[in-house]
Amino acid sequence: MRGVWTVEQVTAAEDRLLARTPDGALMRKAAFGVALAAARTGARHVVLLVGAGNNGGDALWAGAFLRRRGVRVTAVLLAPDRAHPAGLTALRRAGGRVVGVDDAPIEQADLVIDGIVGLQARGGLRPDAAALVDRVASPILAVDLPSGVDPDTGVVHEPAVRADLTVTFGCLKPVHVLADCGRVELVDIGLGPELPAPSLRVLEAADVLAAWRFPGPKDDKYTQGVTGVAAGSSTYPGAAVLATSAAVLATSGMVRYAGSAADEVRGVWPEVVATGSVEDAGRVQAWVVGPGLGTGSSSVEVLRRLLGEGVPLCVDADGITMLAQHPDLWDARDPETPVVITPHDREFARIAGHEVGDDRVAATRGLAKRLNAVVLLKGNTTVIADPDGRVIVNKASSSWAATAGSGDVLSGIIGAVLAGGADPATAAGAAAWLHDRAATLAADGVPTSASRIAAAIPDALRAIR
Ligand SMILES: NC(=O)C1=CN([C@@H]2O[C@H](COP(=O)(O)OP(=O)(O)OC[C@H]3O[C@@H](n4cnc5c(N)ncnc54)[C@H](OP(=O)(O)O)[C@@H]3O)[C@@H](O)[C@H]2O)[C@@H](O)CC1
Ligand SMILES: Nc1ncnc2c1ncn2[C@@H]1O[C@H](COP(=O)(O)OP(=O)(O)O)[C@@H](O)[C@H]1O
Ligand SMILES: [K+]
Repeated sequence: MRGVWTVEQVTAAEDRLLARTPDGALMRKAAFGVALAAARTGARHVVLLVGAGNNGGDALWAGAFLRRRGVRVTAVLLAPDRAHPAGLTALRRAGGRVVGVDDAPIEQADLVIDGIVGLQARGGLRPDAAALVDRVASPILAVDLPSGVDPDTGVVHEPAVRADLTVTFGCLKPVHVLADCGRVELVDIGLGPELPAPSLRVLEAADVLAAWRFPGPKDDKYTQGVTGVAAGSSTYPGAAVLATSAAVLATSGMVRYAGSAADEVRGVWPEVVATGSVEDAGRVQAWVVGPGLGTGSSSVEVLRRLLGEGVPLCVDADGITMLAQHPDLWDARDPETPVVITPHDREFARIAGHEVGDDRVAATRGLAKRLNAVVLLKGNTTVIADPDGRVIVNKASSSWAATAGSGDVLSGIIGAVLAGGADPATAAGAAAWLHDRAATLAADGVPTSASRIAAAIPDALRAIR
């Protein structure tokens, strides 16, 4: 698990650290990390874009360190009268060139270092900086974060820097897990002891494995948690097959299916115990309800019944629409029963009553609190919030999951991990993580499909075991 801290948290922690550190030491440490990363690219001529604040100071000091390694360095000052004085002196002493915007040798650079703005960034690049960035053809190394991207929300305010590499300091900030920053390198500046509990968490392979249930010597088909799937309809039998496939491949115990696509499901998965209705389904340890189910009165009754069963639920797709249309459905649920809902943006707007907006983390957190449920907001970056305000963020390793039916696969995986007994937010996070890896594996660089993403679940798991 990796932590992520907001600008407010980082700034407060930095203030405490600065108070017990010699003047300028932190910036030099940070800048040295930038210089090392820049040197590793092999660039022989580095152009620094230097803004008004400490982010520009980092760039100037990095330039001074690079000069000592014999690299040609030109600093372009965007705000000449506000450039970091000590950084500027250090660069000049080391033999770096300093120019104004009109003389920027952007086209001659092997590497451009973006020190335009860092944690205090507000809005997109200003016109003079934007004009320079527009001319860049070399790789860009962003200091702390790509300028023009909001540090806390990851919103890209165009025009913004597109970084190949971002070197950040002390800890990850939300921008690094919510937006494209290229490769992210973290330089230790000793901030750790000053940091409070993280605002967001990012799961790693070990966390995903820990959430999964694998059979032991004492297990049988029931003890690992039985997953129930209530999905599909005569119009959408495929959703039933996809969600069930994912549950089957993510679980080694048992999967039950209940609904009108029982024949289709049995045809693909003879091992699934399939029935026509939830009344006949038998006991399960978690339900997946909603994909392709329809929103008619019989579907509403299915959802009402399952919400009242007292086992964890993953409510997806039509299930979310029904919860939006019939808020009284929540009354069927004991508040202690874990519920995970998995909206995409349009479903989110339906159930929340407002658009997601720019701050996806705040929006997800707000809805989770209001509904007393875990909310998993889909997208290239998946945001998972629990009612207590804890948030897990999963940035996709590729965009191949953006294919019809892949959400049905995700809900099947969530159901399987929930049935195994994982805490609901961790189950949702681990499932999102694995779903992304399965999509990347299934695609292997060319278009894939939801069935293939499901089929890649075992390989995605095997790769981390
Ligand atoms: N503190 C520490 O311990 C350490 C800090 N470190 C470093 O300091 C960085 C934070 O530095 P910081 O606080 O000086 O602010 P920073 O982001 O450089 O902004 C400066 C000014 O830019 C302006 N501006 C705003 N938006 C803009 C835009 N879109 N486009 C252009 N300009 C814009 C705005 O001024 P304005 O022009 O609006 O008056 C703002 O006040 C941090 O990211 C890290 O790199 C490291 O050395 C490690 C130790
Ligand atoms: N651009 C993207 N990059 C990575 N993953 C994506 C992207 N767009 C969507 N996804 C993922 O694909 C899945 C799509 O789910 P959903 O929208 O419910 O599709 P469907 O309803 O067709 O099953 C979600 O897991 C979502 O996070
Ligand atoms: K920057």
